[in-house]
Amino acid sequence: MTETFQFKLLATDGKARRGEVSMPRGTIRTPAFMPVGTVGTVKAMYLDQVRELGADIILGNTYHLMLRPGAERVARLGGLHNFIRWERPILTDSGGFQVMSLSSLRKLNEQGVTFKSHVDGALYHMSPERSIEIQGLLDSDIQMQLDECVALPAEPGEIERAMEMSIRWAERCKVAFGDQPGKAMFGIVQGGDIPKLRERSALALKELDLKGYAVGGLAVGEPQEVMLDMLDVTCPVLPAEKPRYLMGVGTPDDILKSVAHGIDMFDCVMPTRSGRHGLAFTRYGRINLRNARHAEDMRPLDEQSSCPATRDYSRAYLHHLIRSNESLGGMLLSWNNLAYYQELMAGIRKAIEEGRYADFMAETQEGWQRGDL
Ligand SMILES: CNc1nc2cc3c(=O)[nH]c(N)nc3c(CC[C@H]3O[C@@H](OC)[C@H](OC)[C@@H]3OC)c2[nH]1
Repeated sequence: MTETFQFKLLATDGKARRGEVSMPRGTIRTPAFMPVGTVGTVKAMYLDQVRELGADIILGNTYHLMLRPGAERVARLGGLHNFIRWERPILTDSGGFQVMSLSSLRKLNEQGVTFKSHVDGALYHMSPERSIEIQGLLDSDIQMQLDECVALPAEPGEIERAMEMSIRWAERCKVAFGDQPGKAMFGIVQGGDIPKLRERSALALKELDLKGYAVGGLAVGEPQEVMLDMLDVTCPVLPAEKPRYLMGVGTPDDILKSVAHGIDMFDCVMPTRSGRHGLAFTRYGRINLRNARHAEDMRPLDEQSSCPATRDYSRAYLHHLIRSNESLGGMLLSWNNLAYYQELMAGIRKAIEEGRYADFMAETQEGWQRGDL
């Protein structure tokens, strides 16, 4: 732990990086997977379980929390860490992405976004300054700039307009954030699937000398190879001594490959959301517990796992719980999936330290084909 925000590169293997982010609230081992805590909870999990699985940081969601219970209320209650009882770092998104995807968007212009709450229809205006203010009220440790993420496919002119405005919004967020040594504000690279726009965005944000950089505008439905191509264009432009965060990514395969392209931090609802719907991630690949073929399968998901949800419960029972729509089904599969994701990240970090990341990647992908399904 340190008084200021610091990132250290500990080892590299090709473009893969093993690092460490140190902040007053704790240290984040990278490459890191950050469980998504949307409305102040990692759904269906206790946060001490989340910690026990190896998570060094979780996400909070500005959009949801500003609507309910409200940013000023969370501040009056002592900030998000005290509210949800998680003392380690929290990263919050700026809310822009959720406004586009969840609210009935009223208008977006240079000033910011005006939208109606999907909770009660109330009207909100979110400017870059207000987004940083909200994240400050939540006492967030890593705050994201307000940006405009354009869904792909999109017209090049549209992608360029949104990317240019996001750079201007990054400048305004940097001013609004000011100087908070123990916290960080990350810029978000935009530019869609257009290499020269990606380069321009990354260069402009690098000029702002921010503490970290996210690669945004991806994992919005584009093919994996387009996402990886954009990383090839973006990562070399970003400063090597700052952390790189690929937003909304992804499947275990996405993560393996994105680490090989130079990414340090990840977030995705996949392990928790799909767990609630019966999908288990294992080292053998994915297992859909809704499928009738598991109805009398006495085996656990993986008897070699240290996670009780993975080691101690039969597939038959998990199948039964999911089919019966019992809460315990989603709880056990969320537990299994987050355990698998954190085990994958630990394996990735170790493989980079030992200079055998390419082998680790191949072995892991091969395991998914072995299909002990
Ligand atoms: C799924 N694919 C995906 N591509 C994304 C791209 C962007 C982007 O360009 N800009 C911003 N600002 N956010 C993005 C996001 C949302 C991440 C948040 O979404 C929330 O998860 C649902 C979570 O909030 C706790 C997380 O917080 C950082 C993306 N998600």
